[in-house]
Amino acid sequence: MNNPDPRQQTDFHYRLHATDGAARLGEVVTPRGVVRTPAFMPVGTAGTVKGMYPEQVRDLGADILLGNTYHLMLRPGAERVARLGGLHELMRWPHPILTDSGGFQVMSLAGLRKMSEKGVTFRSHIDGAYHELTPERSIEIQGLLGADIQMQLDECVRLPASRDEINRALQLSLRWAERSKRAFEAQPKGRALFGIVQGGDDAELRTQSARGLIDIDFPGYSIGGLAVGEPQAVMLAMLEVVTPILPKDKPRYLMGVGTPDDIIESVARGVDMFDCVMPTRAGRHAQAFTRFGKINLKNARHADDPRPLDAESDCPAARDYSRAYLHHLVRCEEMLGSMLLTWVNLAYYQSLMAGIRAAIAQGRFEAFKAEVKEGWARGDI
Ligand SMILES: CNc1nc2c(CC[C@H]3O[C@@H](OC)[C@H](O)[C@@H]3O)c3nc(N)[nH]c(=O)c3cc2[nH]1
Repeated sequence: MNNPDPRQQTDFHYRLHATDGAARLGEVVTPRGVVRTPAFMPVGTAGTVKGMYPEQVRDLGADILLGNTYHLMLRPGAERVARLGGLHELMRWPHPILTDSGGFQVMSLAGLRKMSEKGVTFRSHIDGAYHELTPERSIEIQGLLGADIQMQLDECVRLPASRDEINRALQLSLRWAERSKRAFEAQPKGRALFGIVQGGDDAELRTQSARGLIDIDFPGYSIGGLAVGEPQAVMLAMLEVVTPILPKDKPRYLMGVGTPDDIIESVARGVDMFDCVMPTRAGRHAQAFTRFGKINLKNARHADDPRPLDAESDCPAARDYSRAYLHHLVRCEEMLGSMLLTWVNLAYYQSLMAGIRAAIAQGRFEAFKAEVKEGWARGDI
């Protein structure tokens, strides 16, 4: 599984099929398969989409998963994953995998961090061991994992932040983008490295970052430094600055986003790819995402409710299990509760993406957006 058939070796590229306003319908073609966009990428941080079998994730319509350099370099270790045949083989996922470069997690999870021009040294949040992450080492790790789409090492600044702080991190990230691209040249053909646009909530700095990355030239562009505490309006305003600058023939990936509303509003502003821990993490916290909005299954009002979450869903977890049973499972902290609600949530996210793609194809994206929002507003009857 780790050596795709050479005859299918197709270089990484993006195909734009249709637009509806700024919303885009397309495909990201990789040697391991096609990613239909707009796409939601379930997060498989430590080599697993928590509580789900890979086949289940695939059956829900996911074309691509996300893995994480920071977690996998600490445990089980990148060299060990490579010895075991790479991440696709290890986690039995033969389809595309995108990995993040680890910088974001170092800043949010690791202890004793020391940032320099060279990279970042830190102590593992697991066993306190010292590690170093440089652009070169991050690319080496992502290559050992065998990721089809890789991220440059960058510095993501939490908001609110001063303009000087945002600019410093942006300039460092541009220099790391150059180094990441040079290190990436050693990898097999067909894989792609994305640059990551930074610039915080400052339109001028966002423009500088996007233009700087385009000068370096990447096959795809991530929009980073968002979904870090800023209001949705600020995130959307930055998308309106950045997406018109990015090349139309390359994919745009908004990192770490988001709620169903974040996603549909970001698609409307030209974003193609999304990842977020929301559906999986919420599933482990008794929250269900449905066409009627979010439902908290811990709430006692569900204790005697024989209805399923959504009788019209294609997902057995949403269609066949009563709210009373789901409420019982979460109250007893039974693992099946987390598994069923994770399944419900990923099914809802993928059905939302499928609906978005169909609506753009039919030129009715705005109408679809209004219908979906009306369903969430109606709430759970
Ligand atoms: C949640 N908001 C958010 N997440 C973000 C991530 C991590 C996503 C990664 O972190 C993990 O989820 C927390 C997943 O594995 C995902 O791949 C980012 N990563 C990088 N390299 N640069 C960024 O500017 C960035 C911004 C984000 N904003």
